[in-house]
Amino acid sequence: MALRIEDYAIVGDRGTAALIGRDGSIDWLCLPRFDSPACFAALLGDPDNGRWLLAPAETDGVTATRTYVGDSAVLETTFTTPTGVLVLRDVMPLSDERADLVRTVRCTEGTVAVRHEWVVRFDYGRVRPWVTRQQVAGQEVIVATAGPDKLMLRGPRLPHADDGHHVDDFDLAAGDEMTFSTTWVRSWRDLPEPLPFDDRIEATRAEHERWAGHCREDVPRADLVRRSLLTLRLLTHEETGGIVAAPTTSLPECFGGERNWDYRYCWLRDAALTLESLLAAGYTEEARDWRRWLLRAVAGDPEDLQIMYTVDGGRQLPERELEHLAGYEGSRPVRIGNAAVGQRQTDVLGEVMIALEDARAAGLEETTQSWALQRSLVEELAGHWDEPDNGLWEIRGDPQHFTHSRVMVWVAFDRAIRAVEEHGLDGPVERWRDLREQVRAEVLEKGYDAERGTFTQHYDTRELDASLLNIPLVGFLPGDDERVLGTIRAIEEDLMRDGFLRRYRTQSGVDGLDGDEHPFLACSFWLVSAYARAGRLDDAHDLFERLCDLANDVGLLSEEYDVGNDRMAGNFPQAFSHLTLVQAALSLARAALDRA
Ligand SMILES: OC[C@H]1O[C@H](O[C@H]2O[C@H](CO)[C@@H](O)[C@H](O)[C@H]2O)[C@H](O)[C@@H](O)[C@@H]1O
Repeated sequence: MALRIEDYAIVGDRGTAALIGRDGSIDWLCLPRFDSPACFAALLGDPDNGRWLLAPAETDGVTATRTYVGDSAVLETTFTTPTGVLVLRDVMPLSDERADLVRTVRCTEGTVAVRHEWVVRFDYGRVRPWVTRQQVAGQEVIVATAGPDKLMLRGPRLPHADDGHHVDDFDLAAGDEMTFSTTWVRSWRDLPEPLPFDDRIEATRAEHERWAGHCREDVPRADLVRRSLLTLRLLTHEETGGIVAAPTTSLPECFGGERNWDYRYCWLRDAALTLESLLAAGYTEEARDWRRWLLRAVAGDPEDLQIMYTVDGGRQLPERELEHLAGYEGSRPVRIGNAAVGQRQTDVLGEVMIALEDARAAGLEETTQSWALQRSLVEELAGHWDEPDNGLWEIRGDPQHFTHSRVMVWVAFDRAIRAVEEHGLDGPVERWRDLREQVRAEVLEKGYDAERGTFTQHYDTRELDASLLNIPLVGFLPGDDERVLGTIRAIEEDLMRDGFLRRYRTQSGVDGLDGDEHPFLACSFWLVSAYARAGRLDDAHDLFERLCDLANDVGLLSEEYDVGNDRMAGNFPQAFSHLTLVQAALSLARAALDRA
């Protein structure tokens, strides 16, 4: 059985990422790209669905502690055993147009008996490869081949075949060290030469640290903010600039239930919000890369805009169920692809326009193409803004007139108008002003429950939604407006569970799904920012600290938190949680400055 979600850590090369358990097992790895089929898929099944284990052979009396080396994505797991200490270092070298995962085991005290298991199953844990031993550069390697994929295991001591697994047991004494690597290559290509490991690992560590060194320090929990930014960077595809929502699929929002989704794609919403956080924390280059990605992805007729794409801007991500996987703790179906791709989510353009405005403010000049694209998307929205949609939560029930979606429509027109007024760009500003006023009037009339003094989830309900906390954050109303304060109070009353916020009440049936879900971390981080804008600074700091304490031992967050069972839920690590952590920290820093 897979470990608890918080017992995993991520290493990645900005093309893909692996999840490594505190037991030394790599239980999830899709090669060569985030959304490629997994070759290690034990996370969603069992060890026979593929994994790579390097760890003490005995588990009794063993403790494991983990850390990233400085501000890098090089992971170190230290196993203290009754006979000695073993340090496992995991890294995926950056920027070398290869896909290698490098693992070093080093005994630092006493003697440790080590277990090595290399179990490759292509196509999400389903296909047993053909495995051979071959010579490369005078060294014996193990090669696993099936269809388009070939994986090669290198190391000073190779495991032997045992009923479809490759296993080995050996002892290391203090001072002994062994380095193993798994390299992916297309099956028709030659096997690549060995990597100069020490150089590549050191260069990768130094590159992560150089990047993290530019992060703002004047924020609370600066260590977690840096780790969040590094994680967002790991989720950004280096070659294309696309940003995935998480590297996993189907880690459940409800254990044992059906709320299991594939997040290995680029949502315009999540990517735009990620960019806002990166820009606010001082990173501009990423904005340039993402804007180029956006221009390529949405190129064509604005009517064909999708709410998500693949990392290279592809439009096809049909949803399928993988029957052969048992699911994380039995949570089925396991899905790949995402049917939300075909939904109308009217909020998306507002988020994109904010991110592009922030990029402009950070000094990124518009190109002829980039502004023309924004203009045409805003014009397209002008013809459809008043239609019901699936909202930012991608509900699978009936489309509604979601208040948050309409607020973000207001944002889209507002930022387009500001581009003309403040940056001298051209556009039909009078028409946009009329539309902005029309949307605002509609939201205030139909999205507000005057009796209770709160905004509502959609126009035909008295239910609430945590997305309404964005009303002050995007500037629709000031943070201390009575209607905003009333909405915060109502959300606290209806959506707070065990001190953290749920997105909405699933019991209303709005999302068309069975089962319940846990507090959604991004919503609680929005509450921190909303408290800060409302002047409730003590509440803001208290909630921010409690949220930061939910991060695991290496500073990572999933999508939701099951407070009752003190465990993470949902895909992991999730961009939405990390980007809102950064936003909340920046809100607190801003509030402290305003007060000074
Ligand atoms: O909860 C139902 C929906 O869950 C997923 O969407 C969520 O994740 C997205 C990526 O982070 C995020 O953009 C969205 O706001 C979240 O609701 C899933 O992708 C949907 O298919 C599903 O309906």
